[in-house]
Amino acid sequence: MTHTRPPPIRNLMPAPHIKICGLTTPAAIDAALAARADYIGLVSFPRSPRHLSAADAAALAARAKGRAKIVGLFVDPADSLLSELVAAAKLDVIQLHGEEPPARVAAVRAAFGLPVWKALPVATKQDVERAQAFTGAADLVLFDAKAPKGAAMPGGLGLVFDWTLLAAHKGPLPWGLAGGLSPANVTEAVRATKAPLVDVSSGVESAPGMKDAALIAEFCKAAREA
Ligand SMILES: O=C(O)c1ccccc1N[C@@H]1O[C@H](COP(=O)(O)O)[C@@H](O)[C@H]1O
Repeated sequence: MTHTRPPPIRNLMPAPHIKICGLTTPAAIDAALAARADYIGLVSFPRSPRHLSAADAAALAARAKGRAKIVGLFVDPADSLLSELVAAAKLDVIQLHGEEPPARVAAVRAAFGLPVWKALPVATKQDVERAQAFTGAADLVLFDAKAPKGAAMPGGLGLVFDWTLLAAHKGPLPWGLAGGLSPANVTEAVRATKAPLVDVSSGVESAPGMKDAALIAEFCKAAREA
């Protein structure tokens, strides 16, 4: 009698959701869609090389609408800027990447009726534990490397933090991993942290603000196969 072996159990974890952030051209949008990114990020922060006007954000968002969720990235924005971008780009998600405290995050969520992701800068275990404070305020926390003092931007710098800080993370909020991810390290990052969502910007660029279609495809493939 012959026995058929069951297929080997390879990976019981679902593949992480993928956000490609800081897209600035139609070609970059097409590359992210072709790679089946779940979220595309549009940056509204004038100091960033990925900054978009409301009109440019609207045009790029229209290209992706219905095929990926549109995340607007802001740093300590005024309500007027949020209103302008939410309306122009028909955002699905608001990402706050500045120093917004829980009360401000909750207020943005209530005012705009959209899911709000709060980025948290991480260098220590205490930074990870700060996520608790956003329970009931944010829909998701995004752990990103802490920018050095005096940096021009709080993110988008290609900096990695110590992923072992997240190894035992069991916060009440959904969460994601950002900070210096790339096609070369995303497999290890997902295995080390079991991140349900990965977010990349500079790691899929050929120069600041210039997305590379091949790197986007490689990143998405590596994240899914992790
Ligand atoms: O991408 C930017 O220009 C940016 C500007 C201001 C705040 C955050 C920004 N990007 C976000 O930072 C993280 C990590 O980026 P990277 O992959 O290390 O380049 C990610 O969430 C970006 O969306």
